Amino acid sequence: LHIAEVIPSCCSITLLSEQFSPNTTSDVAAGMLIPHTYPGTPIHVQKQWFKETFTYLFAISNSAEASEAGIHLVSGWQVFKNPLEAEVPFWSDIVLGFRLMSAAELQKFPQHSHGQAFTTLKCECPPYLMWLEKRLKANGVQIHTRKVADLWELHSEYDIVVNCAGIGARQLVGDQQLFPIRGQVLKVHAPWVKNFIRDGDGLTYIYPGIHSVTLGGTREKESWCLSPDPGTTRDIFDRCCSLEPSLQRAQDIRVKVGLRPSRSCVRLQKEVLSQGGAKLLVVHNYGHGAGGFSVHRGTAKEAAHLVGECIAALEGSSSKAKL
Ligand SMILES: Cc1cc2nc3c(=O)[nH]c(=O)nc-3n(C[C@H](O)[C@H](O)[C@H](O)COP(=O)(O)OP(=O)(O)OC[C@H]3O[C@@H](n4cnc5c(N)ncnc54)[C@H](O)[C@@H]3O)c2cc1C
Ligand SMILES: O=C([O-])CC(=O)C(=O)O
Repeated sequence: LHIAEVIPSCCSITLLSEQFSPNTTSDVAAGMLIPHTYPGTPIHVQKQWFKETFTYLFAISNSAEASEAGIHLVSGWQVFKNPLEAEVPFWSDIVLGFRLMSAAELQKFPQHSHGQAFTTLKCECPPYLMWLEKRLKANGVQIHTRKVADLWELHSEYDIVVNCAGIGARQLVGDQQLFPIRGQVLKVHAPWVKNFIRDGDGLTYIYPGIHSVTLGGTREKESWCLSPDPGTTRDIFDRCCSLEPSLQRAQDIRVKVGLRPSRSCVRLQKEVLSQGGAKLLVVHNYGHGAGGFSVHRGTAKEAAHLVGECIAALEGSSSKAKL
């Protein structure tokens, strides 16, 4: 979408995808804006990605579009059993009203001794994806269902390929650094739960959304299994009830599983593929792991910038472009 918003109007854009909402990893995500750290990316870059994403979604949450786009503010706590090495995370001045929890607040969490209180944003993922798709169409983007087996099959039709295949990039471009971290979550009806609660160990979380509360979670490295596991469902439910006992009365439990496209860093780079004298310009933007929603707009901006560089290179070259 960001590419469509910024590239010259002489270029046309086609979106090809094997699956669309509600059948993507992004549909499974809790959609909370709390960054996960990518060890291979400098913190100031990650901070910039998060800031741009937060600013973009904050503006949507503050507009008439908010309910259709499924974007809302949510306040709550991240709690810890032990003192933190760094009490103030790099994103503390981007979320709203960050502060350390008071002793009175911590009484709610008898197993935890430290905590952070803040307000952040949450995406209701399927509605947000539908809203983005609507805006793509409004920007003239063609959308087709198609599985791409090899980037070269696109060479005769397109000048630039942007690879946003998530975990699919492992097969599409043979990236062995990309691996799945399986996540199972529950969606429950518990409209009285208004505040988010996240255990700082990253395993247990309770995220109230517009239509349901998301209960998590699991992190199973290298597991490709998309079937829900009933034992895991019970374990997640028990862990969440121990943080928020009122969830024992939650109803209508649905289970979802997704594969986080994990890597030490997001692959955000240009690549020029060559085959028998032919060249194909590729911009990669995949490997967002556990934090794709938190940084999506920032990484999209960087990808769009790289596409701009590819367009400039094509304009400068003598080959006849298919723009
Ligand atoms: C349980 C769980 C909870 C999460 N919670 C959060 C959260 O609270 N906050 C947060 O920031 N992040 C969260 N995440 C992470 C987030 O979901 C991911 O980082 C993000 O969804 C990745 O988006 P993506 O667009 O790269 O991948 P996807 O959503 O998987 O999209 C990739 C698309 O590419 C298509 N595709 C793949 N291969 C091909 C091919 N060969 N040909 C054609 N099309 C192809 C797919 O069909 C799909 O449409 C969570 C993830 C999980 C699993
Ligand atoms: O860790 C969280 O708070 C939610 C999340 O991003 C995930 O499960 O990947």
